[in-house]
Parts: sequence; structure tokens; C-alpha cells
Amino acid sequence: MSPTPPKRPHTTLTFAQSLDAKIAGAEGRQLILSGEESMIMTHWMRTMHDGILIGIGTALNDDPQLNVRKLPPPNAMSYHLPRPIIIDTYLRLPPTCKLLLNYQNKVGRRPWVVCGHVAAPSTHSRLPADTAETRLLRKQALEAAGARIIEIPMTPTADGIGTRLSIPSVLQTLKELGISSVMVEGGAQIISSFMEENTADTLIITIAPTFVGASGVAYNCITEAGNLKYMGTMAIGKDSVFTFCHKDSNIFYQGHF
Ligand SMILES: NC(=O)C1=CN([C@@H]2O[C@H](COP(=O)(O)OP(=O)(O)OC[C@H]3O[C@@H](n4cnc5c(N)ncnc54)[C@H](OP(=O)(O)O)[C@@H]3O)[C@@H](O)[C@H]2O)C=CC1
Ligand SMILES: Nc1nc(O)c(N)c(N[C@@H]2O[C@H](COP(=O)(O)O)[C@@H](O)[C@H]2O)n1
Repeated sequence: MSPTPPKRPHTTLTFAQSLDAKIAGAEGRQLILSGEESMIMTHWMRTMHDGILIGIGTALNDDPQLNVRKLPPPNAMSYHLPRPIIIDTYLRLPPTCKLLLNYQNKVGRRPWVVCGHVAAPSTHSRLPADTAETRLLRKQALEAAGARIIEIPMTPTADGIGTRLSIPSVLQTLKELGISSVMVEGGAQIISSFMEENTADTLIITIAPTFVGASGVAYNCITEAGNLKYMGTMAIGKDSVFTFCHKDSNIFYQGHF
């Protein structure tokens, strides 16, 4: 009998941090922590995944491209481009973001926006006047700009006070839609959620030899490794890259970069 197929994509959680475990500067200022060489490693890893997932906080703050432009010529577009996937409960993604512009200009794949299937208007603090109509307008504007909107049911939070998108539900939906591997690139809240849920099959942390200071942005660190086992450390340029994989997994990236 063949083994039961996994219910979620293979998940690689990866990000860059400072020696004092910060991933961004004060008030979320984007920092290029990775050196040139380890950034190329990140772009190689992007080619190895069906999808590349970020949270709406990162999309709004960094306006990223999530492409593979740092890879060697002759033609960076000849590499496999991962599909951008944004976790965005209330559809706050701007239709003018680079991910959508790249898709319109045929230099990026169509972004998928995973949002909450919400019957009631949002109570989001950044959308105080939100109604079903204004949400519908945002949805239509994103679709007109090329985004595929994927609505999933909201799940009660652990404290029972509110609801949010559950990471296992997001991953299961992605798997059902044909995404077999996903690279999760942040930011802080998304990293924390994936760590809390123990959903990473592979964890790759690039540590840059720099200090950001107390005002920088940190994620909620796991206090124990959960299901992850340490696999190795590589020096790449000035950075150190730490790799872990799920204790039951045979998939390990070291040696494939
Ligand atoms: N150094 C590095 O490698 C990286 C650094 N960064 C940095 O991280 C910062 C952004 O981090 P942050 O502001 O935390 O934003 P995130 O990108 O982590 O997005 C968080 C948002 O996603 C939405 N969301 C929906 N469901 C969940 C869930 N289950 N778990 C977590 N989030 C969920 C929430 O918004 P809503 O409810 O409105 O949908 C939440 O506010 C930026 O400063 C960026 O520069 C980002 C990536 C990598
Ligand atoms: N690997 C890595 N190192 C850093 O120093 C970073 N700041 C990030 N950030 C992530 O990459 C996204 C930007 O990607 P593009 O350059 O626009 O392709 C950014 O939004 C973070 O997800 N990563």
C-alpha cells in the first residue's frame, strides 16, 4: 500500500536575522541583512518551491518582488519562478504593488491572495470604516489587477476572543490547489505563527554579523525546537546559515545550493 499523501505542501521557513535576533529595523524599516552571497542562496531556494508565501505586513512594508533576479545570466527568467502567495485576511494588498505590476508586465507569476471568508464587515483597526461593500470594492480592484483571491473560513484564536486565518487551513487549501512546496519568507508574525504551529519541514535561518538594537523587529522565538532537528551550519560570505529539518523528514537542502 502506498503511503497517504501529505495534506499540506512541504514547507521551508526561511529568513535573515541579526545577531540580536532582529529581522527589521525600528518601526519595521526593511533591512538588507543577508550579504550578497546568501541572498543568491535565497534566490536559488525560491526556484526550488512552487510557492513563496509572505504576510500582508511584509507586502505592505517591503513591497517585495519575490523573484529570482539575483541568479546568474544568461536569462534569469529561464529559472522556475515561484508563485507569490500573500496571507491577507482583509484584502489590504494595494493593487499597485510590485507583485501585481510584475504579473501584468509578464515578468512574474499571478499572485494569490489568501483572505478570510468573512460575512461580517471587518473590525480591523486599520480599516475602521470597513463594510461589506468596501471589502467587495477592494476584492474587485485586486482581481482587476490580476490577483487570484482565495477565501477560506476564519478560525477562532486560541484565546477565543477573535478569529484569524489558521496556518494549517491555509496550507491545506494551497495543497488542494496544487502547491506541493512552499517557501515562507516572513515577516515577524508569520514566522511566529509557523513556529507556533510546528509546520516547518525545513527551517533555514541566515544570521548576519550585525546588531540592530532593541528597537528592531523580532519574531516570537521557539523556546524548544519542537519537531525540528539541527542539520548543519554553513558559512556563506560573511553570514552563517543554520539549517534544521523535521525529525521525520529526509529532505535536507545542504549540499543542493
Ligand atoms: N529579515 C527577513 O528575512 C525578513 C524581514 N521582514 C520584515 O518583517 C516585517 C513585517 O512583519 P509583520 O509586520 O509581522 O508582518 P507579516 O508579514 O508577518 O504579516 C502579518 C500579518 O499577516 C496577517 N495574518 C493573517 N493570518 C495570520 C496568521 N495566522 N499568523 C500571522 N499573521 C497572519 C495579519 O494581518 P491581517 O489580519 O490584516 O491579515 C498580520 O498582521 C517588515 O519589517 C519586514 O521588513 C519580512 C520578511 C523577511
Ligand atoms: N533572505 C533575506 N534576507 C534579508 O536581509 C531580507 N531583508 C529578506 N527579506 C525578504 O525578502 C523580501 C524581498 O524580496 P525581493 O528583494 O523584493 O525579491 C522581503 O519582503 C522579505 O520577505 N530576505
